[in-house]
Amino acid sequence: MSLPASIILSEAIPDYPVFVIQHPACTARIALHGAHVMEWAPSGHSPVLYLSPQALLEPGKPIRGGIPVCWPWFGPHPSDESKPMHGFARTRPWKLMEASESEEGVKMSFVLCSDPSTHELWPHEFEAHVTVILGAKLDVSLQTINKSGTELLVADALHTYLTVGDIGQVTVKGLADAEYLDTVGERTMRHQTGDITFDREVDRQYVSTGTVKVEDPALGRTLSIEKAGSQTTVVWNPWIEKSKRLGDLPDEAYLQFLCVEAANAGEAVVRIAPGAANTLQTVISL
Ligand SMILES: O=P(O)(O)OC[C@H]1O[C@@H](O)[C@H](O)[C@@H](O)[C@@H]1O
Repeated sequence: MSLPASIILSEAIPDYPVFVIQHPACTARIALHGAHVMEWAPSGHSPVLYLSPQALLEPGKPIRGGIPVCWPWFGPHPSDESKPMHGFARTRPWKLMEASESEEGVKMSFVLCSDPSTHELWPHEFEAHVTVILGAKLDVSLQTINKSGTELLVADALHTYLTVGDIGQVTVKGLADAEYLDTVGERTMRHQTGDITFDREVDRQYVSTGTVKVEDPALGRTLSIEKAGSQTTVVWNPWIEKSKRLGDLPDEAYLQFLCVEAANAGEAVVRIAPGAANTLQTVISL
């Protein structure tokens, strides 16, 4: 496929194609592996997505940072923990279907189809489509099409790593009064009182369909995370000990990011009838 002028295909790492976007509205990088948005910075702003300087860019390994696509399950597989964490979509090469540009930005779409290797992990026929629209905003959608003869149960997440100046000063707004599953320690349902601040590991699945704002006084900006087709908002910061345990993350990295994930997780799995489709979307802006 021929690419528009603002998208360059880089194979700086052999067999690991990365699309480099340099457009008047934004700069970005997207890996074909995982249809993974690695970086995005709207013009005049520093990077919005966090990408670990130790991220592994290797076939079959997830990328630490950007927007991993978690699909068709979220977290450990519900009945077989030997299967990959967060599903298999983020560790496979996808196929580029569309790449176009306009005055506002760039649009790219990718597809992943069922094949014998996906059947080993998930015995269903499907097409998954990721569409990314990059400009002053970043709009990512993940569509699942059920190509099988039976109902599909899918959990998913657009696992967005957001750069912040100092996690200790960050406030996450939009989830006050929501119920959430706290997955740190024993899994427990809790009620969110007030806005979210960070002074420990946070790993929570909020029951929420609304917009979240991340106030970041250290960088002097507020991020807005809108979403659609999502019953769950996951908020994650690994804090000190877990950052040390994660080999693809610097020990101090927890100070510089948090994840706010448009998701369908836990009880909120999506049921898709044969031939039907379902779309999860997140839109990030400053
Ligand atoms: O290390 P992974 O597989 O990319 O997962 C990172 C985190 O992803 C989050 O979405 C989960 O809520 C956390 O429990 C998990 O640790």
